[in-house]
Amino acid sequence: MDSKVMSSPGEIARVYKELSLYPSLSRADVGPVITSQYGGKYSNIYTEWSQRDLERNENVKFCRQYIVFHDDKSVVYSGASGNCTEIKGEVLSKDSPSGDMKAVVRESSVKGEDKQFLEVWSKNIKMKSINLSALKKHGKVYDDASCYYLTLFGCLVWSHSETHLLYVAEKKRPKAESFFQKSRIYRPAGAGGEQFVFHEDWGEALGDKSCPVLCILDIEGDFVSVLDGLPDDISPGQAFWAPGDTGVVFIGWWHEPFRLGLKYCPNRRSALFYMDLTGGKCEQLSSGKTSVCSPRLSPDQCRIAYLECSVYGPHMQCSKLCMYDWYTKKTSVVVDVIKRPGKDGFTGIYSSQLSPQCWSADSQRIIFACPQRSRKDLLMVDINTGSINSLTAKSDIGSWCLLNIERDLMVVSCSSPNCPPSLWVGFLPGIDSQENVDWVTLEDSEKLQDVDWQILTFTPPSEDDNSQYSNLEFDALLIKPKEVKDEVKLPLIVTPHGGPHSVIVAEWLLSSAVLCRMGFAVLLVNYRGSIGYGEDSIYSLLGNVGTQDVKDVQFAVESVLKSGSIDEQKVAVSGGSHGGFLACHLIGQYPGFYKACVARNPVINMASMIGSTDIPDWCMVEAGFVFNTDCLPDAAEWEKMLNISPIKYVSQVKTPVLLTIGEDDKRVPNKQGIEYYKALKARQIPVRLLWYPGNNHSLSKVDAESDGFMNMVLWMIQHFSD
Ligand SMILES: CC(=O)N[C@@H](C)C(=O)N[C@@H](C)C(=O)O
Repeated sequence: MDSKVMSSPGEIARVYKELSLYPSLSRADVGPVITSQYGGKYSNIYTEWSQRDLERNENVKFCRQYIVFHDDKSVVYSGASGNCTEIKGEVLSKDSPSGDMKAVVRESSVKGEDKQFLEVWSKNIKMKSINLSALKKHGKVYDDASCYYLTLFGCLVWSHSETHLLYVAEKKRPKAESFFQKSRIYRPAGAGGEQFVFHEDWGEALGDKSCPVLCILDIEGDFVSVLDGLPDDISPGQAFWAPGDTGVVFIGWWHEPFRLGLKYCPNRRSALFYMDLTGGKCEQLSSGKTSVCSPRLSPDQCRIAYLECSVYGPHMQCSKLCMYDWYTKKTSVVVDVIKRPGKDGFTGIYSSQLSPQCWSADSQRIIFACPQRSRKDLLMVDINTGSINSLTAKSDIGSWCLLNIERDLMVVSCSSPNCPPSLWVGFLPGIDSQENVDWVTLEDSEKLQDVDWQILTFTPPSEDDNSQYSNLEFDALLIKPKEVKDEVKLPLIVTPHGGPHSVIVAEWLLSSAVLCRMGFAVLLVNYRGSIGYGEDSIYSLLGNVGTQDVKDVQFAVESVLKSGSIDEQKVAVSGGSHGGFLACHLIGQYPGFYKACVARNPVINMASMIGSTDIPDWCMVEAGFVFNTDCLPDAAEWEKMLNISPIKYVSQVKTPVLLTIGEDDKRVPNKQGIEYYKALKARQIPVRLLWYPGNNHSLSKVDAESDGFMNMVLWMIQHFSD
C-alpha cells in the first residue's frame, strides 16, 4: 500500500515554519566564579543562538544568560536568568577575563552611512565608543569570529592585563581615483588608474576578505595601531596574546603566488607565528610545510595546542593534535593521524576548529568534539600519554558539540535527527577518575516522537572493493516516520553529502525532520571518502569520484529497498555541490531508477570548473592528480576530469531535474548548473532552474533555503505521480 505523503503547499509550509522555530547554539561563554553572600559559588553562562525568522527573512541572533551554582566538581543548581534578547548591530563581543568589562565591535548607521565602533563597557557604563571608521587605520573588522566554528581569520581578544584589545581587520586600501578626477588633475603626483585593479579574495563566502591585518587598541590611550613587521607573503588571523602579553601569537596563511578558497579547505599552507611586541621580531613557530589552525593556550600558559594537516591533498583530512611548548620551544604530536581505526574505535581527529577554550583546568587534557563515523562525540585527550577517552560514546544522542570549557565546566549543545539542539553543562571528571560526566540541562528541547533514526553500516560488495584501500566500510543515516503500518511503503529521498570529504552526523537537520513529518524516509549516505572513518577512507576516493562514491550510494539505496518498507517507484535523489555531482551521476548511471532529482549548485563538469572555481586544487586532487599552483593540466588530465563528471552521462538521463543555483557562488560557479540545464533541455528531459540572486554556494539565506526546500518537495511529489 502507498503511503499518503503530505502534498499541499500550505500544509508543507506550515510544518516547515513550525520546525524552523527551533534555534541552534552558536556560542557560550562561562563567566568568572562569584561567591554569593551565603557562601555559595556560581558562574554566569552567556549563550548566543540563531533562529530563522521567515517573516523578516533573516536569521536572527539572540542571547540568553544562565546561572550555574556549583561546588568544585558538580552542578548544584542551575537555571535561566532572564529572557532572550535579540542581538542587533554587534559584529563581535567579548567579556574581559575578570568579567569586569565587555568589548563590542558594533556596526551603526550615522547620517545614513555605515560605521564601525569599538566599545568598552564597564558595569553599566559604556566607557569608550571609538569610531574605527573615522580613524581610517584599517578597513572593516573581520566578523567571522562571531561563531567559533565559522572562524577563519577573525578574533576579539583581551590582553591578560585587560588593557589592550586585539582584533583582525581588512588592510586600509588607499582611495582609488581615476586618471580624470579633479584632485588628480590639480595634484598630478600619482598617476591614478588604480580604480579597477583586481583585488584577490579568499574565495567562497570570503569575498570581502583579502588582506587581513592585526590591530591593537590601547584602551587607556584610546589608540589603535596596526601591527607591522609581519612577513609580506602571509595573511594573519586567529590571534591571541602570548604569555605575559609580550606579543601576539597568530596563524599566518601564505597568499603567494595567489589565494585559494579557504572555506571547507583547512588544507592551505599556514604556520603558527609569534610577533614579539617588545623587540618587534616575528618568529615562525611551526614548520611552514603544513596547514595549522585553532591555536589554544593552556590555562598555565605553558603550551599551545593546535590542529595540523597536510597542504593540498583532500580538502578535509585527518588532523594531528600538536603541542608547542612555550618555554622549551619544542613541538610534539599528541594525537597522530589514524589511517584505520583500531580496536578502541577512535577514528581520528576531523575537527576543523577547536572550541574557544579546550583545556582542562589542570592543563593536562584537551577536550574537543569530533565526528566519529556518523556520530559527533566529545573526546578527551591526555597530553602526557596521548590516550583518548570518549565522554559521550554510549549516549543515545547523535551529536555533541563543545561550545566552551572553563575551569572544567563544559558547556555543550547536543541534538539528534529527532531532537532539536539543547544546552547542557557538566564538569569534567578528574584525570584519574573513572566517573562519567553528570550532564545537567540548561535548556531542553522536546523530542519529536514521530521521527525515528538509525545508523546503517555497509560493506561494499567484493567487486567494488578498493584494491589499494581494501575492506573499508561506510554508513548511512536512515530517518523515517516512527509509526508506519506494516503494509505501507514509504517514498524515499536519497541525500549524499557534499565535499566529498565531509560527513553527515546524526544531528538535528531541519529539512530531514520536515520530510519525515510529511511522510518521507530520508537516507543520508556517508560513502567511502567521508571524514570520520580514518584517513584511508578519505584517500580511497581520490581519483575514484564518480564511481566509488556513486556505487556506494546506490548500494546503500538498494540495500534499504530490500527491507521492503520503501516504495521502489518513489525514490528521489537530492544533493548539493559534490552531493549534487553524485545526484546527477546517479540519474545518469542508473537511468530511470530515480523518479526526481534536485541538485543545489552541483559540480557538473570538473574540466570546465577548474578554470573558474576558487579551489582549482579540488578538481585536480579529486580526479587523482597532484596540484601545484603553477600546474597546467595536460590533455590526459583534462580528459579524466571530463570523463568522471556527470555531464558525461547526460544522454542517459531520464529523470526530471530541478537545479537550484546561487548567482554569487565562487565555489561551484553558476555556469556549471547552466551547462547541465542546457544539456538536459537539448535532450528534452524535464528541467527547471531556480536562480537565487545574492546567494552563494550554500544557498543559506532564509528565503533561498525555504524556497529551495518547498520547490524540492513539490518537484518530487509532482514527478512521483508521472
Ligand atoms: C571543498 C568543497 O567546498 N567542495 C565542494 C565541491 C562541496 O562539495 N562543498 C560541500 C561542502 C557543500 O555542501 O557545499
